[in-house]
Amino acid sequence: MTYQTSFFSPCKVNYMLTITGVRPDGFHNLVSLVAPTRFGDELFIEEAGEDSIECNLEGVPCDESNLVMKAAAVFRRATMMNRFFKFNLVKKVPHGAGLGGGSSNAATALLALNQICGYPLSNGELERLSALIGSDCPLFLRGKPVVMRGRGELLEDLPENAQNLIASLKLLIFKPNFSINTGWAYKTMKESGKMYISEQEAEDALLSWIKNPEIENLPLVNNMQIPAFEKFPALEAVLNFIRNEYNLPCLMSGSGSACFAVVNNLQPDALQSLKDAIKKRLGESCFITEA
Ligand SMILES: C[C@@](CO)(OP(=O)(O)O)[C@H](O)COP(=O)(O)OP(=O)(O)OC[C@H]1O[C@@H](n2ccc(N)nc2=O)[C@H](O)[C@@H]1O
Ligand SMILES: Nc1ncnc2c1ncn2[C@@H]1O[C@H](COP(=O)(O)OP(=O)(O)O)[C@@H](O)[C@H]1O
Repeated sequence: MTYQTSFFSPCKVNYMLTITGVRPDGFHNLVSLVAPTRFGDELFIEEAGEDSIECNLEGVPCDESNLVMKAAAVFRRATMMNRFFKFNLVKKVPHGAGLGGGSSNAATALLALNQICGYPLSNGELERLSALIGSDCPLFLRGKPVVMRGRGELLEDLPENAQNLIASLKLLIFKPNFSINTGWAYKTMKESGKMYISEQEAEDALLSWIKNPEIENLPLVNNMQIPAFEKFPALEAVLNFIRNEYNLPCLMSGSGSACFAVVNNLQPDALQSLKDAIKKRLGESCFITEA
């Protein structure tokens, strides 16, 4: 039996990202408020004699290093099922953006293969497997806003009112033509040693928002902005501009270079003028989407 089924693969934004320090295994501990968005890629899957992948976006590898191919291999090993798939990945999410596009693609592939193969694995097993592919993968299996801890694999659900507030947010996500490599950002923080935020401070900020989950109180902190702004001052400048001129909550997502603004209260004319102003500052080739 063959399938030509499409699966949505959302990108994420980090509403709060605090890197609290380096761990004995070389990874970093973090505390993050993170959520999938309404914007994402499309993954088409068809059963085949061997695994293969094609992708519309230049720069995304089309071999076994693609995280979708890794997910298929991990799934096969865990289930001991000898089934293979042809993937067609329609990328809309820019990569090297801090939007977790690749991690989401891998998580979506795991969910999809589990569905296609008749649910041999539980959600808990899928989450454990996804953490083998990337620290950021498990969050995409929950499909809702979560608090992420550890190196990203420890997830906690939010109270319903906090989830509802996040679901009500309208975002403008934008990414300049340059990317930031996640490994580079973490390495720069490690070498400095001075860019971390204490776990206590992070948990306090988070708890204060959870107790009163309003847009105005969003804990918009991201200490990965420190290495990013040092290398790319244009990012800090554009976020300051959005805060000062439009009075909007805004932040860089993940390790960057994508940023977002919360645009719930913006009328269509003002939204268009904001998009124009972002392009004026970051260049015409800047990627911008509503989510
Ligand atoms: C920064 C975050 C925040 O959500 O998102 P992105 O900016 O990538 O979207 C994540 O922690 C990104 O996690 P993930 O996307 O899985 O990271 P990877 O690209 O697999 O990791 C690249 C490298 O970053 C370092 N790394 C990653 C995660 C972590 N908690 N500590 C680390 O020190 C490791 O050296 C790793 O080899
Ligand atoms: N399915 C995939 N989609 C995007 N990038 C992928 C994928 N598989 C592997 N990669 C590699 O992972 C890198 C990081 O991509 P991505 O996860 O989208 O960015 P980020 O970690 O900044 O959110 C890309 O530059 C690319 O080389």
